[in-house]
Amino acid sequence: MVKPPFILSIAGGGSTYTPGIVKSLMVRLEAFPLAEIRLYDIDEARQNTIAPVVEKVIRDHSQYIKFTVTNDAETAFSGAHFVFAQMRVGQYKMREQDEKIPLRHGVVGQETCGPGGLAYGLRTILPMVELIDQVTRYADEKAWIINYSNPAAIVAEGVRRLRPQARVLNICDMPVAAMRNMGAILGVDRHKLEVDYFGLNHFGWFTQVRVEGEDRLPELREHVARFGLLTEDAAQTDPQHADPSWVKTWRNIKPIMDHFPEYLPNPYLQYYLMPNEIVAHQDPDYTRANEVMNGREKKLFAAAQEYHCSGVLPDAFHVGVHGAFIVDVACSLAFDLRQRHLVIVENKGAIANLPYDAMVEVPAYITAAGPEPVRMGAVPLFHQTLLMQQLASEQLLVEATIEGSYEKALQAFTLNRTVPTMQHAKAILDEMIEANRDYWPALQKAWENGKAV
Ligand SMILES: NC(=O)c1ccc[n+]([C@@H]2O[C@H](COP(=O)([O-])OP(=O)(O)OC[C@H]3O[C@@H](n4cnc5c(N)ncnc54)[C@H](O)[C@@H]3O)[C@@H](O)[C@H]2O)c1
Ligand SMILES: O=P(O)(O)OC[C@H]1O[C@H](O[C@H]2[C@H](O)[C@@H](O)[C@@H](O)O[C@@H]2CO)[C@H](O)[C@@H](O)[C@@H]1O
Ligand SMILES: [Mn+2]
Repeated sequence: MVKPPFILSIAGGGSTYTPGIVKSLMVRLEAFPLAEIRLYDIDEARQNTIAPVVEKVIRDHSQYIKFTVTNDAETAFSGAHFVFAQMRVGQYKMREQDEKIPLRHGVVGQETCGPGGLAYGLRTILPMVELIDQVTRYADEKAWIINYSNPAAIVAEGVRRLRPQARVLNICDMPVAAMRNMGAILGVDRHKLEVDYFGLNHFGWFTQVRVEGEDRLPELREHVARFGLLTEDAAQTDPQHADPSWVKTWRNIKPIMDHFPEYLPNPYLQYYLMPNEIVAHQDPDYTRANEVMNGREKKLFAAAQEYHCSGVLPDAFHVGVHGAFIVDVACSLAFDLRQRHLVIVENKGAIANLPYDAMVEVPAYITAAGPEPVRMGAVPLFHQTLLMQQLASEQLLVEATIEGSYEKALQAFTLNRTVPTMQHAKAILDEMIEANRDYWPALQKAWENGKAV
């Protein structure tokens, strides 16, 4: 176990989430003592814009924590005890392509789901491996990487194959955000909820929601049937996601449970189970990427400018479950707290009728040696089949990335439930290869060498 006070490096320091995460760290310094915070990013200008805001957040709470801003890996990771990874490879401009290209073909345009998520995965796997190698080379040998970088399911599978020994824990804040909403609906703090959950990242179901041992899923089922997974006043539950598109995301749990009421689905399942309705409500010229660029990103950069000019920092970033969750996980890893959290781990029988080596999202006790998954048993045939199709799509995508195989990429796109035909898969993939010219060299070569059918 590493000893406090810790050196923490944030890879993707220019992220819009960095100030919120650092604020979550500052209000928990007693639980997670820090000697130094380092920001690392390949976009120096972007990171240098965010850095003064981050430093202000730190100095409002501590005068002694060392603050380092760098684009040099050795400076960033030497002797580090924890690395929070939150890269967006290609930044929002490529997220916009990920979302708009499929929509031009009448297919769901989404950051981590469908063809957009597959394209995002093709960009992210190898930079994630590069980050792991840098951390392994420079950081404390007991250092943990806690990874938020999306698409988490594909990144987790790529890391399993390429760096199986790496001390990386992949996490997602969607289940914990759903639990925040459940707590608001039930009138209990989310930390009082103990859930059973199974699936892949962004593709899973809650099967029990216990409060002091009593399953409260029946109550939630009744609420969802009226309002979806939100309190009646949506903005009260999730201020960062008061955007209409996010309110709709939470409300759309209702139609899924109207059809399949047994389990409470992760909101992302709407993209796979009701894609036509999603596409009908998506604007191919103005997607979630545009909302974020004109919302969260614009607001934070304007605040940074205001702070630079006036020395006053407007309230411009969200401190919520996103920051709180990664700090919870870091504390449990650091001090062997064995807290139960939903994290992405190698299956090894936790879901009895899914492949042993699948990267699944299940409850696990977080120890200093890593996560210990809770066995969720065998899942029903309906869920197993959906999961196997999604798993195959993701695993073929990872193989396509590693081998530079156009055919496997086409199989991955064709297998994805959001893509109706192989012709749609080919048309979208070929457009994405063009758009990702700077990011997929191996696939580009295969495609240009006439491997494309
Ligand atoms: N796992 C989850 O549940 C979850 C929740 C929220 C956000 N995220 C993910 O967190 C990431 C950050 O989100 P954001 O909206 O703040 O993005 P952002 O674009 O605001 O910031 C991402 C930063 O990563 C940097 N970056 C890109 N490639 C890099 C590399 N190879 N090495 C180092 N830095 C690199 C960019 O320059 C940018 O500054 C995204 O991947 C997003 O999908 C995941
Ligand atoms: O569209 P974005 O960029 O605002 O959000 C995309 C991310 O959405 C999920 O995380 C949300 C979370 O569900 C929400 O309640 C709140 O806590 O903010 C989080 C980050 O926006 C999802 O888990 C991530 O993987 C997505 O990247
Ligand atoms: Mn997520």
